[in-house]
Amino acid sequence: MTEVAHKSAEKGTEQSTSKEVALTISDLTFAYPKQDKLFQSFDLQVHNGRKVGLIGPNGSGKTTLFLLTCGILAAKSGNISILDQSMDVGKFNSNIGLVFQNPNDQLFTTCVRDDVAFGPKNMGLDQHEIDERVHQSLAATGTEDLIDRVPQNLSGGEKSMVAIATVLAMRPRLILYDEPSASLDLYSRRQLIQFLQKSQETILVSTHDLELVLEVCDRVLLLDDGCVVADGKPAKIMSDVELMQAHRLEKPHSLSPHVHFG
Ligand SMILES: Nc1ncnc2c1ncn2[C@@H]1O[C@H](COP(=O)(O)OP(=O)(O)OP(=O)(O)O)[C@@H](O)[C@H]1O
Repeated sequence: MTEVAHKSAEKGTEQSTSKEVALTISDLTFAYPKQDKLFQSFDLQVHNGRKVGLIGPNGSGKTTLFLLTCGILAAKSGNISILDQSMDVGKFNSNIGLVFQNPNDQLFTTCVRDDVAFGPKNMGLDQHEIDERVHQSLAATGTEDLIDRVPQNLSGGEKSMVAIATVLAMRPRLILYDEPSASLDLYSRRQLIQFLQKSQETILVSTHDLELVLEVCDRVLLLDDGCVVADGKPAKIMSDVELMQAHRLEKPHSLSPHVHFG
């Protein structure tokens, strides 16, 4: 591990001048049944407006961290705050949204319009506001033309973008994306990258697509065995071959000296 990465990884905190904190995780401890521990005294802070990549080998705890952050799983101890508000397990919090790895987990009605309207409806919004949010979210993800389609009949790439729209419709300030480019073709992946680059929310993107992290994120966390082992600028962390190999990862090709762009 590089010294810079190691120093900032000690508490999963970041150096930023931004005042507002989007996410604070303090002293989090969690284990699944029959597991010794996955997270132990885990700390993380993410400032407003940041785009943070979450990388790490299989089983390092990325998805679990997202489920804990959203209050889908309950920690054994510790605190999670979203925009300075404590997260209550099992209670809906419109400030945070999770885009699941499999869009089929997010699309369950027979019409795209109803899937995107589902969140705003449950927030108790009036019909005018719901309609406006449905249109805006579909427009933001480039899927307006799909509004009357049956979600189950969409292509994989279309489903992924509509699934993102279902989350955007709730207007969360913090969005967690779990492996959003998995199973997308090159065109759909490019659409997704452009969308993420433009997105206004604070985002955390868990992914094995290291090139996506380089293109989208201004900070990366390397997670292994439930610990942040490196935290910093994506290009700096991911060009550390020794660090990457120690955690079953590879330096992305675009960071090799012989690769030139433009
Ligand atoms: N429901 C569960 N019950 C028991 N153990 C689980 C459960 N879900 C995950 N685990 C275990 O917890 C650890 C972390 O899993 P998690 O899915 O969070 O990792 P990940 O970093 O997202 O992995 P991947 O990159 O493969 O998606 C793994 O050892 C996994 O087997």
